Amino acid sequence: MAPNPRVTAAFRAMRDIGIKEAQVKPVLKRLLKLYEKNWELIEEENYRALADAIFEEEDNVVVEQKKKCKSTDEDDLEEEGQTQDEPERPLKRLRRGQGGPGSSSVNACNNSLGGSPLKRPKVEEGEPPDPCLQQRPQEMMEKPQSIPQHGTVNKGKQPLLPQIASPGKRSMSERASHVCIREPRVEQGIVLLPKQKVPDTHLLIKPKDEPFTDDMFTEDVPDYEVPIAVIHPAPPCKVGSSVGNDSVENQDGPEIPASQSLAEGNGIDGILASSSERGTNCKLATIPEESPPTLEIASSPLGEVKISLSCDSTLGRPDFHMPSRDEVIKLMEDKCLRTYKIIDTNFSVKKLLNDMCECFLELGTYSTDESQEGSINISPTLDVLKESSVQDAGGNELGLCMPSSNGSVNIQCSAEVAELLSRLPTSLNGLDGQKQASKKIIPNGYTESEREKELEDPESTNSRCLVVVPQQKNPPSDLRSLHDVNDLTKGEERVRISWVNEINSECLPSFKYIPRNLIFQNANVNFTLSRIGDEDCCSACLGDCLSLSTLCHCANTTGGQFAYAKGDLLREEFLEECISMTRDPQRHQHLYCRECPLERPRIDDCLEPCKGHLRRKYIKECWSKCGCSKNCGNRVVQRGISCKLQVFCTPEGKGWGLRTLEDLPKGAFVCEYVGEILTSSELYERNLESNNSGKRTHSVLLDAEWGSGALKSEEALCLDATFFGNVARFINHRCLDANLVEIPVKVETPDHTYYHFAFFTTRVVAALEELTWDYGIDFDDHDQPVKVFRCLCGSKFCRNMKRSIRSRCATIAR
Ligand SMILES: C[S@@+](CC[C@H](N)C(=O)[O-])C[C@H]1O[C@@H](n2cnc3c(N)ncnc32)[C@H](O)[C@@H]1O
Repeated sequence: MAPNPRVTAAFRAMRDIGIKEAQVKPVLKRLLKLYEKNWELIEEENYRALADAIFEEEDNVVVEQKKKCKSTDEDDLEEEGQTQDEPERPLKRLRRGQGGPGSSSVNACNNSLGGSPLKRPKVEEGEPPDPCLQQRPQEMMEKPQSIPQHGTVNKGKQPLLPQIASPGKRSMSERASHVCIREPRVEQGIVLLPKQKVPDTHLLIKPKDEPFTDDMFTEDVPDYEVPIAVIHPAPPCKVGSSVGNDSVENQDGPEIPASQSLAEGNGIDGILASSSERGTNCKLATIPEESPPTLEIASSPLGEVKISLSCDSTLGRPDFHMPSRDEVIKLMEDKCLRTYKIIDTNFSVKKLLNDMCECFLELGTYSTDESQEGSINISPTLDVLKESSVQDAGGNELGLCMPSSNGSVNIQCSAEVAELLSRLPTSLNGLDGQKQASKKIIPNGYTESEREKELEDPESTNSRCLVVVPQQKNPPSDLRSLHDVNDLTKGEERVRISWVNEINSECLPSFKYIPRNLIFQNANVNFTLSRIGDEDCCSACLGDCLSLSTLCHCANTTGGQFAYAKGDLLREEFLEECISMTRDPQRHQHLYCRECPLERPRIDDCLEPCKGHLRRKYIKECWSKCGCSKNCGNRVVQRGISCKLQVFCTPEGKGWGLRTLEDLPKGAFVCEYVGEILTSSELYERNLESNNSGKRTHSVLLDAEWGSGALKSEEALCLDATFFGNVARFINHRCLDANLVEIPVKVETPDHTYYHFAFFTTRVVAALEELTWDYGIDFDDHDQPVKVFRCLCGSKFCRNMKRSIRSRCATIAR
């Protein structure tokens, strides 16, 4: 009989997290019986019930063994045996923990709207979802680039800690939240994320239920779709295989007793030490295990943290030889780069361990915080520093040693955290935020204001997870365009730009970040110096043109005044005029093309008349042919983004949006709209294609000075940030009273068709406010080339809302 694909899929899912078929088989059988062959219950949440049941079985075996050893009472043993025969329905665990949207959607609401500091609300079991966490509109959901993941990235001042677990038993996901490390057998493309969940759509297509027979258990796994993203952040430990010998079978020991690892918050031995205790005693956290692998973490009041990993899976293997420390590190780093798709080649295991030390101290320092729930216990009585003979590698140096006496492998790492702060890398993929976090772990040195400061610091966010690529059936090129958790610009900008999703499990859409416009194909943009005449530059200037007593040529091109005032801000008058042009275009001059490239021939082969182009004000910046310095006050846009920005998932359902993490003054440059430069015909073709495939494009038209003649369609330029773009592609629309205004900026060329499309603030913008601009959409124009969205801008001037009110009124009148 052909193997049941559901069985093979279950095997495969378990194999991906390092569980052997032999272990899976009996448990799966039992579960199927228990659930009356209801496969859905087993497959839910990527076989969580199955994995939980397997882990539970392991726990039970260990408990039983312990009891057998300790007790000689035959009767007691019998009783134990009976209790163990009765399996606990793992299903009930599925409702606990972090799986639901409620838990992943912490502190979303207030942030973008009210601008109040982020707080991590306590998500209670069964608590109804926050009403502000709406679904995204259909068109956003259709976005094909979105990469589902469950591990939401927390921008809050606290990492999203594991939810409380019952002390005795832990579910798979709870185990995953441990610092206990087992290298899962992940497929190419899988990268670990904390708390991921595979959406149903990415599970195997389920055939109808088939009878469950032993024939189903066959090695002959048919070539079904592999479940996408087998994402269990840090499944239980198996250090040995990654260190000594790749082929070493997983000889997992029993799991860490939950009472010593995940706190319920009360009633458990080894509860968190109070802050006063921390000041006086040597505080030690230990996650002892009854058999290897063992993880021990120890800290001292001086901020010293030692981590010791022991794995005895090599015990009894005659062929085992002790590899060198460097070999192990090298292999581990290769694995990290290859398997977990950590893109930063500077990634280092030492740094990883270093960060682990810091995480520990950080969690320990937050012991009174409610978000401490579920963190590692500190056991004040055990002195692991002494007992585990952890070698202090001396000073700041991380020490890794592997005593080989009995074939066991022991990796130890210690760090003087306080001193290490200054040495931590500024860019360590997915980990560098720890440097920020570490500032607050210095005992007694952390204030609330620092916390809030950190909150606003993009570098402090999203730092608690590794990169981030759930396994997809994507080609490698897609993987390449995914973004560093901490900096979606991948170092392309002067500032780092983080992203955060506190609403749902979506990742950023896939696109390639570019800091400057690139020509797609036919756009005729000519940057040659020879095109810049003397009248278009200020070659005789020195230093800062804004400080000169006489205006230079660059000011002449903008009507004898610079657009900028001191401090990189726009002149108030200039800004107000630009705002007025956007908000009340009819009051301003328009130019009309004889043959408008935007108008396409209709049935009778006649062009529609030009609808007119606003004669915009533009900024002319000094550039390379000018004599002034790079710091000249008339060079703002070309210096790039300088404010702290963050991409976030909007709670109103607009998808991703951009917000500022610091207060911005009025007239400040925020960013440019960067993308591929296309001709209007090229964009038209793209739009046709994307409309057909239901995708949206992110494009803007460069039409500041059209209409002065007969512009050919290949001269009419657009920017499309759909595939290549910068952070501006995330700026959402707001009708009329947006806090950004777009202004054309000429930098390299006096060309009237090409210019930079730059955003400036229309008013003071408070930290955490969403940044928006008015796309200028006519929601009543149904002839638009791209599908118009239902506007959720929330402005009282919303043009789309008016339309819906109008149509409602019309309906009522009828
Ligand atoms: C340039 S993108 C902005 C970033 C986008 N939200 C995202 O997730 O990638 C434009 C798209 O965002 C959404 N959007 C922007 N402003 C919106 C608004 N006011 N109401 C609803 N959706 C909006 C629409 O789907 C629109 O097509």
